[in-house]
Amino acid sequence: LPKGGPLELLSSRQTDPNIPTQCQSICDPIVSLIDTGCTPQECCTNAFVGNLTSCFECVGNITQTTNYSLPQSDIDGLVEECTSEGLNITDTTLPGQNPNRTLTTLAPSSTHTLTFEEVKKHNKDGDLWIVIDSKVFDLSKFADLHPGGPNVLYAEGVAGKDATEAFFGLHRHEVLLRPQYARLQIGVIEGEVENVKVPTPGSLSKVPYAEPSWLSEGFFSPYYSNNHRTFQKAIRKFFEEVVRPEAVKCEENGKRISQEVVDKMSDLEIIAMRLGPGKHLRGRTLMEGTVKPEEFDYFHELILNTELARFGTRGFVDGMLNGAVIGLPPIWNYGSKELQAKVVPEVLSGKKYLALAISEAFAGSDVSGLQTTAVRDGDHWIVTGTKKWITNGTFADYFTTGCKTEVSTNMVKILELTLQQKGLTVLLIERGEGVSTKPIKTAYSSTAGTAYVTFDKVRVPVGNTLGEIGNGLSVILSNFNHERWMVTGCSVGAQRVIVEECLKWANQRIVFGKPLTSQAVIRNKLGKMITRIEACQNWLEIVTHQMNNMTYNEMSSKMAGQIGLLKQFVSRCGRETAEDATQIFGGRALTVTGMGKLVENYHRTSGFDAILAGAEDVLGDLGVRQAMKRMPKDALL
Ligand code: HEM
Repeated sequence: LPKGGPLELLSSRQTDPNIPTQCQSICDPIVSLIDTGCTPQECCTNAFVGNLTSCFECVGNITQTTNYSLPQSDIDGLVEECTSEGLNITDTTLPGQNPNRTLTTLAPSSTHTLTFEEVKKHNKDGDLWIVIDSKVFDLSKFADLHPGGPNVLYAEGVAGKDATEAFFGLHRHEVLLRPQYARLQIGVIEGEVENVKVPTPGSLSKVPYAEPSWLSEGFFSPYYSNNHRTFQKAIRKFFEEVVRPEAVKCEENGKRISQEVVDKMSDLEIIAMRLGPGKHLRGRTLMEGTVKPEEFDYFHELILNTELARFGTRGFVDGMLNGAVIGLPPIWNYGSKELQAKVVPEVLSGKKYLALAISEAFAGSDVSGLQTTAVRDGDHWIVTGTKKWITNGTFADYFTTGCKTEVSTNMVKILELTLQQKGLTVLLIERGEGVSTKPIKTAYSSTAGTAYVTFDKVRVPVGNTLGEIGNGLSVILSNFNHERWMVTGCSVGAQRVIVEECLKWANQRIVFGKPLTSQAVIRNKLGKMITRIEACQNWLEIVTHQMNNMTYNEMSSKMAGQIGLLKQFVSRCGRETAEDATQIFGGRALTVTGMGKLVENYHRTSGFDAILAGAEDVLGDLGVRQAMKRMPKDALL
């Protein structure tokens, strides 16, 4: 969109042969209108031939807002033009928001009151009204475009009637909120009010077990303070308003998170907070001052992790710069001062992206089997090898890379190395000559940026070595605790949403004339799901409490086993819940859109939690092996 918005596009139309591309950007927000019969092409043409109001007419009673950088005089003209065409368009720009003004067109007649007597007269082809949750919709033109076909709308009990129950048996409430459908509303039934309300951003669900008990009315927790509550509210609001639309879009189109959203996250220091409590937070204003850096603890971070996983967009969860969360700690724990001073601010401000590049086609959980090799050549390492499954790799600027290091015997003498010549070493590799990445198609969205990375004789300054040469294994292992704990937090957040979805669906779905919850087999599944999420949450919270009270080193030595077992338990529970949820939703859980879309996404992607950051079985085994190490010698029966 040109700087001056649609009007500038309009005035430049005669001279610019490249109109279709520009049209696309003007019409992007309304592409989804295709199914109401208004094609983006038409919108473009309308805008193109000067009939700007027609273009707005296509948008109809859009409830989303559109930003245009227009001078006030143009805004006034536009509002006047639209109003004279019978469109209710308002300038809802907040003071201080100039020059990006926000125009919102509103439903002109959604408050008209009508009676059932009036509605029932409109029950035929070409003249069709129906009522959903007290709102009257004119579907006369839409019926032929209805994705479920026109016939179902003309059926008895639907055409000219209150079709609320039928509607909610087949659609999510959000369908009615999409601008292209919301504009079909022509009024409300006299004396009735809507039952299903749009939750205000940041609000808590009232569905039992849809929130952890510390957020449920009338329940208590020893772990969370008022500050955690304020923080949770602010985070949920921000995520719902800013991140959710981006998450849904990226999960579908597979594109990486936009710089605009990254910038907004970094303004609030969300990228820095995702790396946990610590000195990297000093001097930063977290969430506009909601929490002081010295107050920020692992429970704040847990809140971030559970909240960001609530959108049913698992690929996006990893695409939301998880590479930095897992790849940056080795730099500030083991990198040189110079390296830290350069890289840490770039990554925390969201200006540069980082990926952790450990796993290979040759080695996954068996990190010691890595084949990527770094050979010492004077002040450089020459790195050659490949890495697989690298989250955020497609767009990363830096790679925190595990390498097998080879140092000649001569070099060992020169460098006075006391370590083995061969070992693992972690290097920070910058994208440049010899580094190439290609996307790997996985079961989840490519918005995660999962990549196959090739290093072809890449020259890496020795100053980019993280930790001691040959001591890479401890660099990698010390990083794992936090990463695994983070994955469990995200899994718990996502699982809880699935529990809520199932409780709602089982309650509203009518089969054989009764709600699904009247079936004992369904109640049994719900009971197990609730038990699992509560068990996961409670174990996760006590582990988080330990982390809050331990030093980093204590955590490394005492918690690795328990976090391994916790992650195994949480990811296994998640997959069982995914299975149960699929049974409860039936065929709806098999389609990417529609009623069961969150269950579909979770069922398809919950396996990632069982593999990423350490395979489930390997972690369970780690937990037992760590316990065995601590067995007292006199522990005999
Ligand atoms: C304002 C009114 C309505 C709108 C805007 C609307 C819109 C939609 C949309 C967008 C879909 C695609 C699936 C989805 O995104 O969830 C759909 C599917 C469907 N709709 Fe409607 N619909 C409306 C009313 C109704 C009513 C009253 C019925 C009554 C029986 C109905 C029956 C269906 C059926 C059977 C499907 C296919 C469901 C499936 O594939 O599982 N729709 N509708």
